[in-house]
Amino acid sequence: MNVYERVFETILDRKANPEQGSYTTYLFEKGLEKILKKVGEESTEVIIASCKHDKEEVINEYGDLIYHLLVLMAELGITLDDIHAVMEERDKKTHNLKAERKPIENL
Ligand SMILES: N=c1c2ncn([C@@H]3O[C@H](COP(=O)(O)OP(=O)(O)OP(=O)(O)O)[C@@H](O)[C@H]3O)c2ncn1[C@@H]1O[C@H](COP(=O)(O)O)[C@@H](O)[C@H]1O
Repeated sequence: MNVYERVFETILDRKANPEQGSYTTYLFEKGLEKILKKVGEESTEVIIASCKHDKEEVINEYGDLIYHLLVLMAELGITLDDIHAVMEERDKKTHNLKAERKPIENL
């Protein structure tokens, strides 16, 4: 198992078996709205760190974002295999830029 799989397993376990002192348990107890707020917050933090060109901060915020996305997946009953399947499917097709895309200055 890679680290994403291990963390996701822990998240699923927290969902099935709430534990005192667990941040994941706290998120599941708060519910979907709280999880969505955290995903939005962590996405924004990735954007802000990127604007600052602070690579170390971006990497750290990415870690927070990925974790919260995994919690959201667990909340919604989505598995890593579901995401894997969609990425595998998309990987079959490259050169995805649409021919009819408008130039930016015309937007
Ligand atoms: N990867 C993470 C992870 N990344 C970030 N965080 C938590 O996410 C929070 C993000 O910080 P913020 O300042 O945005 O949020 P906060 O002020 O702590 O909390 P809020 O009041 O905003 O909800 C911190 O509390 C971090 O501890 C994580 N908490 C848990 N994990 C993984 O989940 C596993 C289980 O952890 P527990 O559920 O705590 O046992 C761990 O082994 C890790 O693998």
